[in-house]
Amino acid sequence: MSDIPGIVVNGASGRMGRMLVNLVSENPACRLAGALERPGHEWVGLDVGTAMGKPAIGVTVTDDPLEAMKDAQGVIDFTAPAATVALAEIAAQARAVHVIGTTGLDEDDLSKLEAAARHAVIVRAGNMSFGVNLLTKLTETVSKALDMEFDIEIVEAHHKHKVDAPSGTALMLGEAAAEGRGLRLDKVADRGRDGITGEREEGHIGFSAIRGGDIVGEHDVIFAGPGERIILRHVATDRAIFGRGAVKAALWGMGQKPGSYDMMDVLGL
Ligand SMILES: NC(=O)c1ccc[n+]([C@@H]2O[C@H](COP(=O)([O-])OP(=O)(O)OC[C@H]3O[C@@H](n4cnc5c(N)ncnc54)[C@H](O)[C@@H]3O)[C@@H](O)[C@H]2O)c1
Ligand SMILES: O=C(O)C1=N[C@H](C(=O)O)CCC1
Repeated sequence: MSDIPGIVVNGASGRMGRMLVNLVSENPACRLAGALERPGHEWVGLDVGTAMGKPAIGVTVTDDPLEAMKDAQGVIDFTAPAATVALAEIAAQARAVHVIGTTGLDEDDLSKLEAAARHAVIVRAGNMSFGVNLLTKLTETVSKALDMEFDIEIVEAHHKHKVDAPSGTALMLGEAAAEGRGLRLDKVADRGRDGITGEREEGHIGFSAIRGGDIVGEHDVIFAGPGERIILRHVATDRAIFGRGAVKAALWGMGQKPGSYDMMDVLGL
């Protein structure tokens, strides 16, 4: 046992998982305590360093979450909704902070995460970067300042492998824009325009998604009014911004009481 907090990476072979294995291993404030993958994955049983084509780092990839978390205080999870919901219960049993970057969660998934957060710390955000969380604050402020003559549209772009839309970030920004107007996003979201849609409804918040190539993540919040437009933009050029936020969240979460938290709590925004 070590005094340095141990962090497990779930989905270790994924785009974010590989990034996180590196970030956790290289950070002197924590140590890589485990690497998890789905049952049947070719990395299970291999040293995670070797599996990534690098020198061995002494951590074997497992498909058993309890085994992975036996010497850990936190788990960082950028995987898929079903995997994240299943892990939440096990992380709570293991008293490990569960940092969730997974997007595409539905209402049912979210209520299961709320249940797990009664016994454990969960930190979840559709985007873990400082820049996007600051943009979210700015979006709420601008939305509050403008009247309904300004139409709000959120345009996001991501790589061709992304499976969910709108992105978790776009939904975070949409929630903030709705909040600024004292509205609930689910009542005013326009998520899929096609064909004869009719004129835009005042007060609605529109979403558009671009998918292609290796775009890391780009988000515009457009406030289109009569005779002028305000555009707030964030462009991610390196996935490390999400990974660094997640590691920060795991270390922060280790000092908190059980409950549901987000990156605004972690960053004090
Ligand atoms: N919140 C953020 O800041 C942020 C940033 C980037 C990506 N994401 C989200 O993170 C998720 C993953 O993104 P990615 O680009 O790394 O995807 P990816 O497809 O490259 O990786 C997903 C990984 O999860 C693994 N996995 C699936 N089921 C599993 C299970 N039951 N147990 C363990 N591992 C399992 C897969 O094998 C794969 O390695 C997506 O939902 C994405 O939208 C969020
Ligand atoms: O690559 C992804 O997938 C990303 N997902 C998050 C989202 O859905 O907003 C954050 C940006 C990258």
